[in-house]
Amino acid sequence: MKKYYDSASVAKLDAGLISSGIPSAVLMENAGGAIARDVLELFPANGLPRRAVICVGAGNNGGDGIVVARRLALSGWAVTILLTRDREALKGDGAVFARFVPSSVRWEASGRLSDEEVLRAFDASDVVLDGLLGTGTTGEPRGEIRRLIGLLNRSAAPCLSIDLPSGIESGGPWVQAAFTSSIAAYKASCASGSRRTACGRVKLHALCFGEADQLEEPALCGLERSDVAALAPRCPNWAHKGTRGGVLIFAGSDRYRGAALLSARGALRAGAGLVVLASSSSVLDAAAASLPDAILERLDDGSDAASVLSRWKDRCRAMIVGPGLGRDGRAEEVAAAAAGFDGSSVWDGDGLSFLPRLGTSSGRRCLTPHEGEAARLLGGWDFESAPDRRAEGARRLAGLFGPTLLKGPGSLVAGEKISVIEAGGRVLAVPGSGDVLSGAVGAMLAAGLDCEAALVVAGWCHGRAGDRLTERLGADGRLAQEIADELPQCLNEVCS
Ligand SMILES: NC(=O)C1=CN([C@@H]2O[C@H](COP(=O)(O)OP(=O)(O)OC[C@H]3O[C@@H](n4cnc5c(N)ncnc54)[C@H](OP(=O)(O)O)[C@@H]3O)[C@@H](O)[C@H]2O)[C@H](O)CC1
Ligand SMILES: [K+]
Repeated sequence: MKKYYDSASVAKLDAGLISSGIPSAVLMENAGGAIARDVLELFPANGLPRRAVICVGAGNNGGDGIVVARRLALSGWAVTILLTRDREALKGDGAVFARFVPSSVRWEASGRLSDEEVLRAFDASDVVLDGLLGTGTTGEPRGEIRRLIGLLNRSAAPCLSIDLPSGIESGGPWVQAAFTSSIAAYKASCASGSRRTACGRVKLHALCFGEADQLEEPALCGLERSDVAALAPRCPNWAHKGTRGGVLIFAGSDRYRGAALLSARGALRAGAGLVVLASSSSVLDAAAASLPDAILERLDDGSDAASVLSRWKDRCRAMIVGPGLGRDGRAEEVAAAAAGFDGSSVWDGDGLSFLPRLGTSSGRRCLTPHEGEAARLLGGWDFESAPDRRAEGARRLAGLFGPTLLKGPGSLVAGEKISVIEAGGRVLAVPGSGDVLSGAVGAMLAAGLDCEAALVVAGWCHGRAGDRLTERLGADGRLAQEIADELPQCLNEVCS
């Protein structure tokens, strides 16, 4: 498990270390030293002259930057410290360390420079360090700090954020960093959603000596392969189709045919022993050609959803409701019938829109919304104004409707616990990708996992499929069916 903490717990840890007798300047020197080593490693001199601009705000995050300035200058770098206030206004440990900065370092007050002058200085650097705001951020970035965040994001020079990208703790704007040197703990603000990509490559450094064990409960846990392997289904070699379990899928409509096919393909590729696809004729005609492995049940020629359900409920432990289903009267009838299923179910896409009318969960229902769907289920929800809004939204959905996988960069699984799926990336942002995921969740439920475990294993394998495709073929232009077809190898990584 990779543990992510909120800034308040990290600030409390800092304060605790200081009150237990470790001088705050020692902590700052340790932090700045580790960050300087990151810079020297990322940009080895190799006989080249190296340049850095270090943006320094009013707090200790800027103080770390001043330590880095000294260390880089002593390693032969040409360094400019760009202050958001006058040098005389520096306070605390930052003011102390300012006295030890070699005379080769140039000091500039950003307020005296035009946007063009700041950008010229940034663009002439090998790296720009962001020491504007850290864990002491309150509210949206203001004044000079806000201006410099905008300019950092316009510059072509790579940015290394000190501790965390400035502004990320707020509703924005925030720095888009290429690298982040994180101090004491991974920050929950960088774990999920649009902020996830803001950190670039993250390196974690201890502040003094393994102080992380003094931190309280993490705000979020990042799922690693071993965590997923502990939950993944075990399928013995003597298994028959019934051992693997069956999945009944209510999905697809005349307009959205592919969603049903991709969901079924996801279920088959994730190891379901039986897949029954119940849909309209136009969907099943397409399925007949491309999905010989699935059993097809027509829903539009006198056979209603309730009778399909009663025909298959004994052989299908799991049900998928919603991908491409539509929201018309026929879809509503399907959803109402599906609500009577007493096995495990995953609700996705159009199926989600019926959940508020279907009453409370039997405890074996889970859902896989993206942010738009989640916001509608919550009667409007703002996911952006603070970094914890995604986790809070996912928790609320789990309380209202059942364990929830909230899709997006750093998908969250909320149930008894809340976890982040580390695997994946933009390769998954293609049409039908979520349909494949619903199929994989269905297969995990059919294999006998509980809802939260099914979301974790299927979500991780889906993300891992994206990673494997990216490594082999690149992150753009992949098809959802390729994600599905990659699932067996991903399951192999956690099930063997
Ligand atoms: N000793 C330690 O605690 C260590 C901390 N480390 C590093 O320090 C930061 C946390 O430092 P802190 O000083 O608590 O916070 P910041 O650096 O984030 O700065 C807070 C000041 O910035 C101003 N501020 C706050 N919010 C905004 C905003 N939205 N817009 C503009 N300015 C803002 C404010 O100053 P004022 O004078 O304007 O009130 C705050 O006081 C941590 O992230 C680490 O990098 C080290 O790791 C060592 C140990
Ligand atoms: K920062």
